[in-house]
Amino acid sequence: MSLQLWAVCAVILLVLALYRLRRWRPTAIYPPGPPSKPVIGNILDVSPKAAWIKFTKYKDIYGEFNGLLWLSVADYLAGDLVFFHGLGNNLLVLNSLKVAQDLLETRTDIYSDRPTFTVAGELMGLGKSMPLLNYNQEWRAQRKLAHHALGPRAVKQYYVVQEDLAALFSKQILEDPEGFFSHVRLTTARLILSITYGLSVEQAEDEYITHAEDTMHVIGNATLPGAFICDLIPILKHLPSWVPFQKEAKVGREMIERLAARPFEHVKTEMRAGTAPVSLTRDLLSSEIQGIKDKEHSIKWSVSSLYGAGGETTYATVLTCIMLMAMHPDKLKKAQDEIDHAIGIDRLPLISDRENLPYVEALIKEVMRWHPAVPLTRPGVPHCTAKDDIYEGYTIPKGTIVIPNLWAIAMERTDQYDPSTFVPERFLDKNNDRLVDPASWVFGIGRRVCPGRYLAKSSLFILISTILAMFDILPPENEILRVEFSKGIVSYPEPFKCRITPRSASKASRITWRAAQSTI
Ligand code: HEM
Repeated sequence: MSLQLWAVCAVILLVLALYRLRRWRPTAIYPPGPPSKPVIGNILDVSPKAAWIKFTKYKDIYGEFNGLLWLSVADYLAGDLVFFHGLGNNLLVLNSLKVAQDLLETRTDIYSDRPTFTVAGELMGLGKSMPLLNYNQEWRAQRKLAHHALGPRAVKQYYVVQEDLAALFSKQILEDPEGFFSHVRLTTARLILSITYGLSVEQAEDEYITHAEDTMHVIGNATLPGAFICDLIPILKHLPSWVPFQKEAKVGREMIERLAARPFEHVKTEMRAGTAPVSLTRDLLSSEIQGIKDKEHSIKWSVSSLYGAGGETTYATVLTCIMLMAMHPDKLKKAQDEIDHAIGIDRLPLISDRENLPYVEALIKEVMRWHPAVPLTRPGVPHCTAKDDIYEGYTIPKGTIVIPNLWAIAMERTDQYDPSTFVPERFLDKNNDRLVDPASWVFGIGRRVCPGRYLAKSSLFILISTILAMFDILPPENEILRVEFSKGIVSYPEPFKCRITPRSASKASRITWRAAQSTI
């Protein structure tokens, strides 16, 4: 950027900050937060990467003094709310399940909006898609469609596809165990493309997966806090097209439009020819759904948001499970014994086996709790207050960005076990009434709760139970298992090595046989 442009930006930034500062009410009591500096406040204490760990530390720091000691609620609220402000922006972190439920579940009209993303939302056009939409009519229309297609009953029609893909996945692991990272990535991408658009395995790979992954990368970067100065100073969106962020926005817009339009048009063409296989898009286009103004537009953008939101999260959870199994052979053995006993040793699991496998269910819950795939909901797509609010004496101004810290919730002590340890047994203790099923918060809390959670649960069950049933997983030989996680919006294990071997020769041939039966 030229020097003049920088100067213009600096002046606009200052004017904006002063203007917003006028709205700052010195008498209001805001939730506690780190010490602040003039104008920039303490906003620089928010780091976009792995912020959940820092936010959880603030829970301990502000748990000791929260500025409201004369209120009786102060003690139990201590550190559960942490407030940051600066340059006219406010950010509130919710560090406990209780506070997150109080605000997001019971004050839905205030806490279900999204902040405006000038570049990703407006300039790149992602604002048409469900995760970035405000809590408005179009969001309601897209949620209605998602609920129709992804509700607990509707997802049952995809069980066959999920079971077929789990069989193909185990065959890939059998043939190339060291490449398990890419097998999990490919399987979760295939799953979502096959379910949303009915794309076959080959079609998905050849024409869509690479483009979808590239686009998700662009979106991930564009929605990081502070990615573009234009997000802080929206008036800059009127700058000419040669300015670097405008060029980036143009590329992003084309990629996003193509991601949404191409597979959607493909399904329509197949429907006209009478050859469209079962898919969420086909289901929605052929259903009578009342009360939606522009149904095609809403279907196109609602379905396209599912790929981005659904693929990486499932990938992250399955990889975390593989890592944990290499670390905890006793838990793996317990799960295998349960599977052998409940379904026998001759076949791969089915989704209908789920109710007979309580230990496997507890193990999956513990994987989701031990390292939530989305530790913060989310630095990229947080909530935003639609009007001023007062909670337990604290003022929460309109326009505050609200981030539920799921990592802090995961680390809350609810039983006799240390929250940092991996103990599936904690979910089998029927006498513990403080125990909360992680499925009630890992998928988000309140109106914005993940619409893909029923599909996600059956995908996780079939992929994880298949791998537990058919393979042994051991740490690498003569090496320490690397336990590190990526620090972006979706957090997954950094590359690690482990040894995955079939449990027996007969299981290996079962896998090959079952994969050959797959019809997708
Ligand atoms: C392990 C798997 C998954 C996890 C942990 C997960 C978690 C989440 C979380 C934490 C949110 C944010 C909620 C909020 O803003 O408060 C979310 C939103 C969303 N998820 Fe998922 N998700 C998973 C799988 C899926 C799948 C499979 C799909 C699609 C089929 C999906 C589609 C979405 C969409 C569209 C949103 C945005 C909802 C909105 O803004 O109204 N997710 N998910």
